[in-house]
Amino acid sequence: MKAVHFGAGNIGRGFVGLLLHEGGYEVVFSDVVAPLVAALDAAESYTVHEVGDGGTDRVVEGFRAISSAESPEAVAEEVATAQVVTTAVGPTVLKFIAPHVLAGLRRRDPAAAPLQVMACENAIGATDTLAGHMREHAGADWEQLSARAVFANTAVDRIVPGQPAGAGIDVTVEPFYEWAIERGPFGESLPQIPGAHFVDDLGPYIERKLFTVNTGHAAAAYLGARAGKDRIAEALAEDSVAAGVAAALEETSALLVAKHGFTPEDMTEYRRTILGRFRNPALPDTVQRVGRQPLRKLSRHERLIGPAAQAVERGLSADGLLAVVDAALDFRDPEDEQARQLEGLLADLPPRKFVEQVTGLEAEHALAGPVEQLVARRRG
Ligand SMILES: NC(=O)c1ccc[n+]([C@@H]2O[C@H](COP(=O)([O-])OP(=O)(O)OC[C@H]3O[C@@H](n4cnc5c(N)ncnc54)[C@H](O)[C@@H]3O)[C@@H](O)[C@H]2O)c1
Ligand SMILES: O=P(O)(O)OC[C@@H](O)[C@@H](O)[C@H](O)[C@H](O)CO
Repeated sequence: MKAVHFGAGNIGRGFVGLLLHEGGYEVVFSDVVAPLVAALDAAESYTVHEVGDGGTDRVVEGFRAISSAESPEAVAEEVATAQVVTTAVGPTVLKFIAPHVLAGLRRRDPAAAPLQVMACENAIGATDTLAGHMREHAGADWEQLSARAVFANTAVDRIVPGQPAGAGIDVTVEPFYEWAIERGPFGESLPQIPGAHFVDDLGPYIERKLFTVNTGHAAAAYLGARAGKDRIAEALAEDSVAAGVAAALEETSALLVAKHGFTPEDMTEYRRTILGRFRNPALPDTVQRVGRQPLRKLSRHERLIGPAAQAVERGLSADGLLAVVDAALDFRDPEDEQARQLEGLLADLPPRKFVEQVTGLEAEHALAGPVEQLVARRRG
């Protein structure tokens, strides 16, 4: 069995590649960073170091790596004969992956079992997004080519921090992981991924993950950055940050209980586990990594505006989430292109235009006014 995985970064090597290997797949990594591809292709194995309680070392072997920038034909050939394609590149990069998967489908034997495609990004419906880009590229051929693949959305959860310079291809991760995958598209032929669970309706799982793990993480990052902290664990040791994170997560939990029927007890336990993971002292995770790409994180259906908008639509409180949005507006990182753009947009756009362009909130939405006030306050 063979899996082609696009994006050999932190979660690609530290989670997706590892579990595919443990499921018995030969993993072919594809990335655009030449030294990373060369190092992976030259190596016989790499080690995933799980740090913190219950962690152990896991070794990944039997993989190869190909550059999609330098050898797109070779990548298409691998996709054509693979059983599985996964991605972990970031939601905004999926449009660049689509032509490669499509080129593989064009070469695929129409009689072969359908290619099982799963995007593993922090976004709702990421696999649908990838399939949508493929459809645009395929044009009139889509009906014929799409019959050669099945597309399943997923929710992946494991904290994989940025890796220290000189760590090579080994990866340090937390021991915890969860991978929920839509069952329906596969019929009777589920991919072999140990530890993954297949669910009939992914909606509640992806929203619970994105609006708890990622909302809480973003809250710790933005409130922590404002408090001058560098690491997520250090940020949560600060009472004001911990209280801000707790307030935001009380609100998202109330939404998830109302919308998806999770019990308040389930959500209390879920939050407890997650906050324990964020506090893992062995995990060198930073506010810069977790706060990265603030424009994406402030967009309409993402971890802050998404649950806050839904909360106010239901008459629930969103004050804690708004406090995190306020801190997100202050997030600065000269190394992060979106953080630089955010600063520019705050200076250049009138508050109402900023809200429309950055958050996508409709002018008449009950959340638009409060967010506009946060922006306006910065204009003096
Ligand atoms: N790190 C985590 O804790 C974590 C956990 C769950 C989900 N995720 C999600 O996984 C995705 C990747 O996150 P990450 O932390 O591994 O980021 P990362 O930056 O470490 O890895 C992304 C990789 O994608 C590669 N890439 C970029 N453009 C590409 C292209 N056109 N073709 C092929 N490869 C390309 C990059 O070179 C990089 O190696 C994101 O959507 C993120 O939200 C991350
Ligand atoms: O990857 P992002 O930028 O969407 O979010 C940053 C972190 O919150 C995220 O990577 C978490 O570590 C991960 O989602 C945990 O499962």
